[in-house]
Amino acid sequence: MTDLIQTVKNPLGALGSIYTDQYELTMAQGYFKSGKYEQQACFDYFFRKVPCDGGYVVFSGLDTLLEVLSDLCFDDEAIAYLAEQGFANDFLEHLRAFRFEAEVLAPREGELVFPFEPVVRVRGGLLEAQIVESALLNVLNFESLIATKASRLREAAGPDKKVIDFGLRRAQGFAGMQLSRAAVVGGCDSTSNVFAGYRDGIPITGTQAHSWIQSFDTELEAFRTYADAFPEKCILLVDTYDTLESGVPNAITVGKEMEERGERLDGIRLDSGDLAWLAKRARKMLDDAGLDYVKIAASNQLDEHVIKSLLDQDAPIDAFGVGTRLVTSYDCPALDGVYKLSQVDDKPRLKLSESRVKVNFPGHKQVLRLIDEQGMFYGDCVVVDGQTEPDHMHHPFDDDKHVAIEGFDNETLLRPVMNDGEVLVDRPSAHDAAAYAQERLDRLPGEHKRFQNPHVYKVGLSEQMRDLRDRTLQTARKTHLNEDR
Ligand SMILES: Nc1ncnc2c1ncn2[C@@H]1O[C@H](COP(=O)(O)OP(=O)(O)OP(=O)(O)O)[C@@H](O)[C@H]1O
Ligand SMILES: O=P(O)(O)OC[C@H]1O[C@H](OP(=O)(O)OP(=O)(O)O)[C@H](O)[C@@H]1O
Ligand SMILES: O=C(O)c1cccnc1
Repeated sequence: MTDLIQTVKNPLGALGSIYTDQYELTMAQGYFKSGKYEQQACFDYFFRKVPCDGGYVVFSGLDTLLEVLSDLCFDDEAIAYLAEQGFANDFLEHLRAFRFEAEVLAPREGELVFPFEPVVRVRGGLLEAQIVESALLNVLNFESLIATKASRLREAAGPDKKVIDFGLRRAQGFAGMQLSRAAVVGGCDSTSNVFAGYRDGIPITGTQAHSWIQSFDTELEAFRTYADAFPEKCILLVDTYDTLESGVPNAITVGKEMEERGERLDGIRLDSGDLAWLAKRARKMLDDAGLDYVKIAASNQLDEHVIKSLLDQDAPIDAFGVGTRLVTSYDCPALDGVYKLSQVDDKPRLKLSESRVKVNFPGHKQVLRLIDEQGMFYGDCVVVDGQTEPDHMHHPFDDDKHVAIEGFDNETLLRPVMNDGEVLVDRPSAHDAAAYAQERLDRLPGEHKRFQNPHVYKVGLSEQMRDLRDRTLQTARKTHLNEDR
């Protein structure tokens, strides 16, 4: 069983090494042939924009990433394929002996992270640090996106309602392998995805499809048969024919029959129509029948905005099943995380751009989270590695803006998670990562969590970091643009 779990954590196994863009491997061959491959490189993973115009991102995907990096190797099958594609024999022999041994720094899974700060740092040989780019971006961008979306659902639903991931069927391809865990890290309570339950220890839950109800001659017979089969967890889908005329009355009949047998109907599920109005009517009908313990679940194209609206309408809904708009992050289907080279050997590097916000921060960096007297998060200061007590934080792109930060406590966000091929941290369960995310969200001031125009969380540069960026920028301009500025 354990072996099987490990296999399915990274279903690509050894072939994960060619789960990449071709240019990673052509560059790798170039680094190898030119002898540059052993130069020490540092890359940063970061993003520039929060999805859904929100105020924060929930970092997720570290568990998958550590698995992929630990398994990274080029087996005979991968080597044979790359040989067919024309890669050079000496390079392929180098790959045959390859193991990922770079140092990886990352926050804890569930951490809140913000635009422009380094979120993951990879430092190692140029070749090894380069070739993990595509897989790292694929994993972290997707899982962090879904965790962020789930966290918004949780914010809308509040702490007492259940939020259930129903998304497997609407997920893009095999994204269902990763998404339910990320959804739980972000704030979902459970999933309908049985595989995620098995692999990630996530509670699984569910009701039944319309096909179940339709397969019987009557709705009442469908409900009775289900209640007989699953008396312990029976939630009845009540909208197949008519929610208030047929579904709820039939559920009440079955609920009363269950009471006579000493059992309890768990709930009903609404899946169409005006969910607030129907929930209020259904609640009254259930209460009037003495079934006030029967819960009401709702589904049908829900997202954080619909959930918020339903609760603003005082809809007595206890659980929200969310599919499509969670798993596709419908209104913002991508997190734009990038992976940029920031240092080679002792030389800080950056990419020039017309747009100042696209110039990455060079050098080896760390992030200090500034904590105010109430224990709340004030902002994040990007510092030169090793710097511990910056006294000022500068706006990364507006030279006129800076704040004194001497009085704040701080926490170091990036910690070593892998080195020399060894994973250095305990791998948190989805549940533990979710608890951590919630703990951190409780310390993020409310103005950064609202859905509309959230207040931008401060991410700035220490004086040393800003000077390093400006010096590297000047050098790059002189070297590459022939400018003397
Ligand atoms: N009271 C409500 N307030 C806000 N949004 C709601 C409310 N009730 C339902 N919705 C949302 O409105 C959207 C569309 O619902 P609509 O009633 O048009 O479709 P439907 O119920 O699927 O129709 P059909 O009966 O054909 O299945 C869904 O996203 C649903 O979650
Ligand atoms: O609306 P979503 O947020 O994507 O949530 C998942 C949807 O998937 C199911 O519908 P589907 O029509 O696929 O199957 P069904 O016959 O069981 O209703 C379920 O009834 C939800 O409506
Ligand atoms: O169990 C359910 O009710 C369910 C599962 C997947 C999708 N929609 C609903």
